[in-house]
Amino acid sequence: MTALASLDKSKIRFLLLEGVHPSALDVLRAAGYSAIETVAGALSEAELTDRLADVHFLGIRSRTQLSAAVLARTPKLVAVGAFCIGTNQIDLDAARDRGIAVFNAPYSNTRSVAELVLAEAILLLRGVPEKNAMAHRGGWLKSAEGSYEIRGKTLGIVGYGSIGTQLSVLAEAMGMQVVFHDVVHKLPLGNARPAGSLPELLAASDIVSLHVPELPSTQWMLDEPELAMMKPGAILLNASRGTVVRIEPLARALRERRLAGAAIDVFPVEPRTNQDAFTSELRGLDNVILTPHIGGSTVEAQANIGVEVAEKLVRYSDNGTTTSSVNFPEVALPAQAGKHRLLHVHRNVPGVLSEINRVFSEGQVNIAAQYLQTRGGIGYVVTDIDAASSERALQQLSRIPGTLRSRVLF
Ligand SMILES: NC(=O)C1=CN([C@@H]2O[C@H](COP(=O)(O)OP(=O)(O)OC[C@H]3O[C@@H](n4cnc5c(N)ncnc54)[C@H](O)[C@@H]3O)[C@@H](O)[C@H]2O)C=CC1
Ligand SMILES: O=C(O)CCC(=O)C(=O)O
Repeated sequence: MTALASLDKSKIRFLLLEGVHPSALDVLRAAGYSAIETVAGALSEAELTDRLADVHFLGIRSRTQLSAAVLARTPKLVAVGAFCIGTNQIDLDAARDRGIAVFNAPYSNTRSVAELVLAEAILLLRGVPEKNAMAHRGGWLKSAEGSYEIRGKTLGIVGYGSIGTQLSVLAEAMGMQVVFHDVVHKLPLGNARPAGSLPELLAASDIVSLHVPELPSTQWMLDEPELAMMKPGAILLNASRGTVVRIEPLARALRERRLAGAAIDVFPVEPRTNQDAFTSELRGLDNVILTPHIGGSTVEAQANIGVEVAEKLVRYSDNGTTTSSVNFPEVALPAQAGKHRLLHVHRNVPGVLSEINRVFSEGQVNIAAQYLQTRGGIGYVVTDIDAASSERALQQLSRIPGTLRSRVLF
C-alpha cells in the first residue's frame, strides 16, 4: 500500500515516451508541473522498469508494453496516459489491481485513420503502389489493366465503431456501397447495411477494411480460411492491430495474385524505435502498401490527443477525477474551497467503507463530501474533510486492510 501526501507539484514526476506531442507538455506545464521527461521512442522492459522507479505519471503510445511484471515494479506510479485509442499494450487489470488508473484518447485520431485507409483503397484500386515502385526502378507501366474507379465498389468494414462509421460515411460520399460486420448491433449510417456474418461480408466486398480492437476474439480473425473467402482480386486494408491478420497466408495470397493488393499499417511485431529494423514477409511485394503504424499519426490528431490525455492526467492528479478512465471506477467530485481531499483505492471487499468512516468518526473528523465507486476488483473513495485532520487521517486510511493507494490533495 502506498500513502502519498500532497506533493509539491515540482516533485510530481512525469515520463512521456514515444514522442508524445508537445501539446501535452504545454498542458502539464500550464497546470504547474515541471518535472517532465520525454523520450522519443519506446523503452525495453529493463529500461522501462529502471526509469519507472520514481515516476508518478507515465505517458505512452502503442509500442510500450506495460505488462503485469513491469507494473509490479512501479512503486510510485499513480496513472498511465495512453496517448492513443488502443490500450491492449497495457495489462489493464494488473494496473487496476495495483491502484493505477489508465486513461486514453478514444476519438482524437479516428478521422486520420479513416482518411488514410480510404486513400489507400483508391491507390490500390489503381495499382499505384506497383506503378510507383516500377517507376522508381526506371520502369514505365502505363496501362488501364486492373485499374478501377472506387465508385460503385463494395467496401466491407469489419468493426463499425468510431473509425468504421467515419470510413462508412466518407466511402459513401465517394460513391461506394458499404457493408459492415460488428459483434454489437449498430445503427447503419447512410445507406450502409449490416452483413449477416463475417463470411458474408468477405464474399461480398471488393475491399475489406478492419477496424476492430485487439481482443482474444479478434486474434487472427483473418486467417487462411477467411482470406480464402475474399473475392478473387479483392483488396485488404488493416489499420487495426497486427494480431488481427495472419501474415503468412496473406503474403501467399498476394504473391499468387488471389488478392490484388493490401495496405498494412500494423504488424504482429513492430520495431520499438525508428532506429530498429522492420522485418515482414510482406516486404518486397509491390502490390502492398506498408506503413509504420501511422494511421493516427497526423499533426492534428497528435496535437488533440496530447491535450486530451494530458488534461485527464492533470484532472486526476489535481482533483482525483477519473472520468473516462478505461480501467478505474469513475468519480468526479467538485472541489471544495478550504477542504483537503483524501483519495483511497482499495480491494473491493465488504467493510472497507465502514473502516474508512470509522477513522473519521473516531477522529471527530467532519466529512464535507464523499463518493465511493467500485469497478472490477477495486473500490475508489474520494472524501473531502477539514484541512487540519488530513495528514493524520491519511496515515490511518493507509493502514486499513485492503488499501492499495491513498493520497491527500490540497
Ligand atoms: N493504425 C492506427 O494508428 C490506429 C489503430 N487503431 C485501432 O483501431 C481500433 C478501432 O478503433 P475505433 O473504431 O476507435 O474503436 P471502437 O471501439 O470505436 O470500434 C471497434 C468496433 O469493433 C467492434 N468489434 C469488437 N470485436 C469485434 C469482432 N470480433 N468482430 C466485429 N466487430 C468487433 C466493436 O463492437 C466496435 O464497434 C482500435 O482499437 C485500435 O486498435 C486506432 C487508432 C489508430
Ligand atoms: O499513434 C500511435 O502510437 C498508436 C495509434 C493507435 O494504434 C491507436 O490509437 O490505437
